[in-house]
Amino acid sequence: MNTPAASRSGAVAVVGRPNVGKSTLVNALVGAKVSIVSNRPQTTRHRLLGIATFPAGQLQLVDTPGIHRGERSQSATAMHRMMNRAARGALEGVDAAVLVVEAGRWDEEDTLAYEALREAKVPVVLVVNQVDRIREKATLLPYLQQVVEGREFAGVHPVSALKRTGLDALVAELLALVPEGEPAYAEDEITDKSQRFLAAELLREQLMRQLGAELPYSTTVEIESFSEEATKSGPMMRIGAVVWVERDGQKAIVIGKGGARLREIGTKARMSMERLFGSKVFLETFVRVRAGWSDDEAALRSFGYDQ
Ligand SMILES: Nc1nc2c(ncn2[C@@H]2O[C@H](COP(=O)(O)OP(=O)(O)OP(=O)(O)O)[C@@H](O)[C@H]2O)c(=O)[nH]1
Repeated sequence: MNTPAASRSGAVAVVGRPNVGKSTLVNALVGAKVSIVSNRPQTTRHRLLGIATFPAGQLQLVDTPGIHRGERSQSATAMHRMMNRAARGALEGVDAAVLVVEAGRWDEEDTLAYEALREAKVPVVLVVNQVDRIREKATLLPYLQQVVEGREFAGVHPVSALKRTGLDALVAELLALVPEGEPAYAEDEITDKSQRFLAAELLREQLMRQLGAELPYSTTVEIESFSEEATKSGPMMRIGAVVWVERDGQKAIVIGKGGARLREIGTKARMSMERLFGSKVFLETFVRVRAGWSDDEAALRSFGYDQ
């Protein structure tokens, strides 16, 4: 009789410069959209755990905000320091790391991310993402040879996170790098974040996608109310969300002519929520201006109103 192979379970950091496809990769491995994706760099603001359970074990994927060069830290050493800090935060307690790069491209930021990972002394698996965009597949081989030259990787995997190719071999490699053990989360859990948090993120995703450069990065989404009720056609989530902007002009942009833009944003966000939660969603979205809000708070505190 064959004894089944012992189950494996461990945490894997997903690291790389902005916009290489880290969130897309995490979502593809988890099999659901737990991390928001847009074609704007620095979409991911929060550290998020994507839980991917397979017959042979479980990977807890730490999706991190893209490591990037700060606007004010132009020097290589300052950049290096910053990347080290960012990578160290993501690497706390992980068993392995995935370094995601874009097929055909390797620049200074990738080198610094690699060095930071090496210093953290965790096994590094190189994921060469977006191979679907490479027309001449023959050019991939010299590229791969060039990037592994003089560097140490536990494995190298050309994949397309978008088209979901090359992922089975990547999963097998990662499971082999994490220790034996029982899954840390139940099989049906896909993230450590609450549904409330995910709802806010899915609305923020649509704001980023549909407003493009018009949307200030300081915009935030707050879920004011979140409840579940039974209806004749099954459970329904009732969600009240506020989009906070800084000026009246921005409020007008988000709402759009006759409210058209906000309706479109709300509809798309609601559909993503329904897909993720597997339930009907009733979403109400408000836009509010937060001008000087934090100053007011400081003023209130100075008068002792917060006690
Ligand atoms: N063609 C192609 N596009 C991809 C692939 N993976 C990701 N993308 C696209 O690349 C863009 C960035 O993807 P994200 O997953 O948000 O990238 P990220 O690295 O998490 O970005 P940050 O959150 O900014 O750090 C999106 O438009 C994705 O659809 C891929 O395998 N092929």
